[in-house]
Amino acid sequence: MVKAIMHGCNGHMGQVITGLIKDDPEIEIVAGIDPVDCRDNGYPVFPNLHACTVDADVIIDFTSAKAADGLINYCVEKKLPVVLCSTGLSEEQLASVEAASKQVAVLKSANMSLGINMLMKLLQDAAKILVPAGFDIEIVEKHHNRKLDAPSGTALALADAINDGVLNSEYAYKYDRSQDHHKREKKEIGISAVRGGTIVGDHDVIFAGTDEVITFSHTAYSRAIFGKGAIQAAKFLAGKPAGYYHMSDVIDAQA
Ligand SMILES: NC(=O)C1=CN([C@@H]2O[C@H](COP(=O)(O)OP(=O)(O)OC[C@H]3O[C@@H](n4cnc5c(N)ncnc54)[C@H](OP(=O)(O)O)[C@@H]3O)[C@@H](O)[C@H]2O)C=CC1
Ligand SMILES: O=C(O)C1=N[C@H](C(=O)O)C[C@H](O)C1
Repeated sequence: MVKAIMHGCNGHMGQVITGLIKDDPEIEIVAGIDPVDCRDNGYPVFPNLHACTVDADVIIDFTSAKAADGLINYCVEKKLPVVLCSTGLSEEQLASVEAASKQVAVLKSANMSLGINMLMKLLQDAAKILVPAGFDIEIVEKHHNRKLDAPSGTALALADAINDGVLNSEYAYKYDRSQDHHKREKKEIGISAVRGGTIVGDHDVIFAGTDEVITFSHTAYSRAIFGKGAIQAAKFLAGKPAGYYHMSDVIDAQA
């Protein structure tokens, strides 16, 4: 039985994972971490990681970028594998995650769903043919009005999958055209964010060519898709040696 600490246990994702793990015989949450202990989760809740007195095999994190520094330091100190799902991390924080992975197992993914991770591969195949044929790439993401970061981690990861995977990282990301007085640059990927209501997470990747457009769309209808992926990742990561792991490693291990 894998023992997990749920970092951000009383948030939207923390509660989804708490519900999913209740019915899973292979993994249990032995402790939750959240500033406010306001729910009856069936496990002890501590206000921060250093207050936690329970041993575990892995941490699942869904908090925010603000919590990332403390989390990374704790995981390195305790040699505790971490599934890092929070988004909006700075370049400096991303470098710390990379450095931490030399000492402890880290799996960071902006999107734990099977669909988005599959889409990354499809986009690379599409870009190989469509970009040389002159197609422009634009990404539009939509999320709920509570979201702190923009653009979404997923939109950036989709852009990276294309740019770093196929375009030799030569394309710049364009987040705002409101001050432009010139036409679109060829070597750019536009990334636009929409925020409203309770939208769980929509991502459209648009390949726009002359007289034709191909749009790849992913719609999350429930947070369970992220929760299931995070639980699979936690089971995969528990007991693993130091290293930087990806959702594709989890998916490949199950194929
Ligand atoms: N990788 C993926 O597949 C997905 C990633 N996400 C990302 O996960 C993160 C959380 O999303 P969501 O659950 O919707 O957000 P919520 O705001 O609903 O939940 C976050 C929870 O973390 C708590 N928290 C904040 N700081 C700390 C801390 N230092 N230690 C412990 N707990 C803390 C918050 O408490 P309080 O409210 O009191 O501040 C809150 O209960 C976001 O960054 C989001 O983008 C979301 C879905 C999927
Ligand atoms: O904040 C969210 O809700 C989500 N965040 C992730 C992101 O920033 O990409 C993943 C998912 O789209 C939901």
